[in-house]
Amino acid sequence: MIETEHLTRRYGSLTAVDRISFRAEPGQVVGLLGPNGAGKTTLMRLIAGFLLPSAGTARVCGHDVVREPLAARRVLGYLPEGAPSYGEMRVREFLTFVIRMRRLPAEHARQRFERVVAGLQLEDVLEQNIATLSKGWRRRVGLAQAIVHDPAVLMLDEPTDGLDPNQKHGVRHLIDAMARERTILISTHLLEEVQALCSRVLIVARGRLLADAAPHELEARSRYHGAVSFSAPGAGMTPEMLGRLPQVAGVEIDPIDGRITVFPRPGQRILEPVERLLREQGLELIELQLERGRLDEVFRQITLEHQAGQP
Ligand SMILES: Nc1ncnc2c1ncn2[C@@H]1O[C@H](COP(=O)(O)OP(=O)(O)OP(=O)(O)O)[C@@H](O)[C@H]1O
Repeated sequence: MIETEHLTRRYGSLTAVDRISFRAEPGQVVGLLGPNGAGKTTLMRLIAGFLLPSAGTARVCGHDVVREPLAARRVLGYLPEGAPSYGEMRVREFLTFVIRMRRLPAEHARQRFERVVAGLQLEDVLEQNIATLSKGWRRRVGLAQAIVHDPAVLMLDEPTDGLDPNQKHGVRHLIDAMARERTILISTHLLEEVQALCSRVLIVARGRLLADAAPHELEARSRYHGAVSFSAPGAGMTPEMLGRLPQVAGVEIDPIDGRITVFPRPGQRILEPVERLLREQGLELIELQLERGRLDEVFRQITLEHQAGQP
């Protein structure tokens, strides 16, 4: 479990993390989202005990990270931003070194080494110097060091940054598989990653926690929530007719691809009446979609509103 209370970090006059309180429980993958410079990395460094807070507290599995740093670090796996490691070491040497530092008993150490190497498919690079690995491979080695001691709490700063689509898929699968009994906090700029992985999202901007909700709760705040969109060449008068349906609040046509989006009035379901009208018109639909809401739009709305309200 991770718990923070009014956690704050100042750099001179800048407050990089501003009174952030949240709690992440076992079984949850919590996504940390925010614009550049929002304070995500600083927040993770505070929880990892790499930085001291200016005020407030952070606990990992009940251990205060300032007063009980060793106990807190023992149960924590951390992949820092950019996955720094020792370039001159070979991958095998580096992981063996981390295992030794973690003081795993010999039998368990062997098992964990094998599990992690297989899970992250590191077999082919074990004898390679870390400095000569590509960015994606270095990140996988960084992930390996974060999970090698099978920690109860895992904190990953942009874990799929620089990975190709197949590697991204593999790492997300791995995180998902580890999530069941662990508490996982990941920072990311990728909204599709939040949708694929996270049970909760924390949105931060300028050091402040602005939202703490499940992805579907955030999607429900989007103006696209419950809208119906479709592509239909030769739709002609159809948008106007759709606009006259009593359940419909408005219709928009994308100026680039011509896609039509129909918005419901509050509390109205419009899929059926829209489909019926389109059928009556005899339109050839390429596809029709009931929108869940768009996280990118909600993210922009929350973070820009906050920015506008700041001096
Ligand atoms: N050592 C430092 N000294 C002074 N200011 C710092 C220091 N470290 C971070 N900051 C500032 O604190 C703020 C938060 O930075 P942080 O790296 O935590 O943001 P972030 O959300 O991780 O950004 P990104 O998404 O770009 O990685 C930024 O304004 C940054 O310039």
